[in-house]
Amino acid sequence: MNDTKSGDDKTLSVTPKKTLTLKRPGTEQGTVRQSFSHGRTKAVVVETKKRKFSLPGDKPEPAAAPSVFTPKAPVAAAPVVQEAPKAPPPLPPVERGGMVLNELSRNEMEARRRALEGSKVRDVEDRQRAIDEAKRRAEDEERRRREREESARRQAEEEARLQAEAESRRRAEEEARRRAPLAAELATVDDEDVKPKRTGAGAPVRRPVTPEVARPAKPTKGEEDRRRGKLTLNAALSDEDARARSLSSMRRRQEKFKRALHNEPREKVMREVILPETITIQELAQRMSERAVDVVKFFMKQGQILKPGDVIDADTAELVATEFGHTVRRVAESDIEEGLFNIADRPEDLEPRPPVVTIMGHVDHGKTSLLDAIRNANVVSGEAGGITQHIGAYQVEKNGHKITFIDTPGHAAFTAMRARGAQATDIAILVVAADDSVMPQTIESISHAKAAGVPIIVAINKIDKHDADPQKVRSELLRHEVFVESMGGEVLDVEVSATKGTNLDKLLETILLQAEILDLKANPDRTAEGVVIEAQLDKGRGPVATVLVQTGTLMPGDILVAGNEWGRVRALVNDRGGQIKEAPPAMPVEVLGLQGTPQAGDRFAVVNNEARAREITEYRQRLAREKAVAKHAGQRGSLEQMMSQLQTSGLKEFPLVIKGDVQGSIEAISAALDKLGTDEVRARIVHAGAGGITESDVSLAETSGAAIIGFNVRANVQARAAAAAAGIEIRYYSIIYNLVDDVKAALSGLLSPERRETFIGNAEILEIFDITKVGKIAGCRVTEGKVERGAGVRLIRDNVVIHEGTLKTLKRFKDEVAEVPGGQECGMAFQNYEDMRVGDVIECFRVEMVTRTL
Ligand SMILES: Nc1nc2c(ncn2[C@@H]2O[C@H](COP(=O)(O)OP(=O)(O)OP(=O)(O)O)[C@@H](O)[C@H]2O)c(=O)[nH]1
Repeated sequence: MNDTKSGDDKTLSVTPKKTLTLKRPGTEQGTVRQSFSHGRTKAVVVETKKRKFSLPGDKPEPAAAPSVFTPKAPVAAAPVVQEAPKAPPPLPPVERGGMVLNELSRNEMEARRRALEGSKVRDVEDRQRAIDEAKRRAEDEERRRREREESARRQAEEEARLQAEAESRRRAEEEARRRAPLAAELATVDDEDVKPKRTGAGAPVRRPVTPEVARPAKPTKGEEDRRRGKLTLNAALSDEDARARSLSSMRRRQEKFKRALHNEPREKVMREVILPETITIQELAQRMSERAVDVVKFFMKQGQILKPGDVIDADTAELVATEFGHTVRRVAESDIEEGLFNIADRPEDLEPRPPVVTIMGHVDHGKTSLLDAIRNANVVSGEAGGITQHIGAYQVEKNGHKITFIDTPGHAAFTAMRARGAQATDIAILVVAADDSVMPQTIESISHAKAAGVPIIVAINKIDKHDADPQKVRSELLRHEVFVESMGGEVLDVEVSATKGTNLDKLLETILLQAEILDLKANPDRTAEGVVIEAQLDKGRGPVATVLVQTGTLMPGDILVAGNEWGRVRALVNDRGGQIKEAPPAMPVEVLGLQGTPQAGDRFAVVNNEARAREITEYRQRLAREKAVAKHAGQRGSLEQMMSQLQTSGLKEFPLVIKGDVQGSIEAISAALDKLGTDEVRARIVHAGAGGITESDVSLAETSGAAIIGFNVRANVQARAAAAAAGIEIRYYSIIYNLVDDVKAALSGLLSPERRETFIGNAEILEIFDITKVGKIAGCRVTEGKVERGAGVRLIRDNVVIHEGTLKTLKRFKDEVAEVPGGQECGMAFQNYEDMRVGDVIECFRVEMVTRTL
């Protein structure tokens, strides 16, 4: 198919069948010849409709001048305009079906053509002008629009800049306000830390790469605005925080920032760590400038799970501190007690004082008898009262000189006092029965006296007895380095009889002689100091302590600190039960008015006022509590424990809190319980003291998992309630024997039962039968004892135990039997084991678990 288009038939066309007509405006007509097969063709009239184009602002075109140009290409239309006059299109050939001109005269045709062309040119020129005008207007409009946009953008930018400037000014002001006081402070302390870095000061100063690292993240502008607009609780608090930031916090921040800048690791500071007797892990970490978590980790490595709040003893703390590379200085926190004891006296103030004597010796050698005999024969004359009272000590008078006897026989009391740092005794009387001579406790007594540096006087007792052999005593004492005078030594000895009262005076004289040698002196004109001999809770009188004044004079009204307790002396009662106005050195006296019951062996001192008394006792009570807790926790945390943990892991303990009516009974109980202990189990006395059971005892028992034992004392209401709440058992006793028996039973319960094995018999395997579905069965003969079903069996090959287990079957012929006696044959099969061989021996045994007792 091909297209042909006539170019000159645009305005005027004459079709063969139609008359001359003007073409519809906006349409373009042409003919297209279509070719078909077999040489056929067909002319088709094609009318192209022109779209009318108008620009905004254009005047509507008059209908009479329709546009013949396509508006899309006004420029392209121009050549058409140019071409039109000089190249008039040739007349189209007359074809069948094509367009032909009407028959007009040539002149007319020419004139019409010119007229048409002239009008065409004008039309084109007008159109061109209109188009140019429209273009210009559009361009103007476009330029103005651009200008408007540009100015709007500039204005927006300017506004943004101004806003940013205002914002940064505001921030700078705020920062300056915040830093002003700090800068002032730091300027006086350490300007290096605070001053901004100056360049050109010798050392090159690196600019902070990312200053934001050290600064808290600033909120974005939007957030800031929002926050500023609305005051929330958070905002208010955070502002408060910023204001309340401490100087050291700022300094830490500064240092952290510096480190971050220089990429420096934290400098390890070696410190001298001051260690009190007990310390919490947290406190220790602080003193070492370490993190508590690191200390806890250290303990974990040692197999100890401890919390930062846990208390450890000084030994453990020292180990930790040294591990962390610090040095340690151990201090006693007893500075608070400074000046309480051992106030030096001027020599001219000292006056002779009576000796204090303790009687020691083996059981039944007559200590009590001797004390009683001396007491009854030599009461201090001229004193009030007269009814002998056992207050723990008494005084006798001989030749105008007084002698104080401590009325607690035996070395246990003596050592208990020494254990608390009190040395009450000046002279030890070693009682040795002349008929029994030196016995184990005699030797122990000698050791204790020697360790305390106390001179001994040997009282050879029971000389009235027919089998008495004083000389044997003397010579046996030689072996224990006690050289009596008659044997060439310096130790004084007296032969006495307590029951007959023989030589008691001589004994007293010897004591005085020894005292003279010792030249015992004290200053009576000062505040009293001494030691508690016995203390108890008296039903009517409250806490009562028998004290021995060692120096100074004790008077009613004095404020006394004794151990963990204090009190104002309400009354002083002597060993005859009479109230006295003063107690000079070496006088034993009962003190009434204490707030609590101190312990035997506690030292006492008179202080100036109640405040000081309270301060000291509060400190001591706290110390005692901490020690008790540390002792408990320290069972895990103490140095020795940490090292020998594995060795002692098998030991079972029965922790106890013991409260008794008097110190003596508590010590007796403690000693008895101590004796019960074995390598496997033992009673651990967490705390023992005189007095009723209180809430603090319950809490101590709770922390240490202990049971509470009350010996002749009861728990108060609060303690009972606390114990009930904590599920702690309180047991009351009035007989030591019962108490010890119960503890023994409890300890026995802690002993793991013993596995006892009994041999029953042996059987030799003669043949092995492999039975389908049943497995291997050993045909045996019982060679020794018997074999039992259900008993334990061992398979022994060449005297080596191959297998140990139980029997699956025990058959005699075809029957299952309970036992097979010696000499008979039987079939045996092991449970889950089949590797049996001819010649093996099956050993049969019974296992019993036997409960053990102490
Ligand atoms: N013949 C005689 N018997 C005495 C003498 N002294 C004590 N006894 C007797 O010895 C026994 C024990 O006397 P204690 O005074 O109880 O002895 P102890 O050393 O106090 O005994 P413990 O308190 O158990 O350590 C009593 O039966 C006394 O009567 C003495 O000088 N001569």
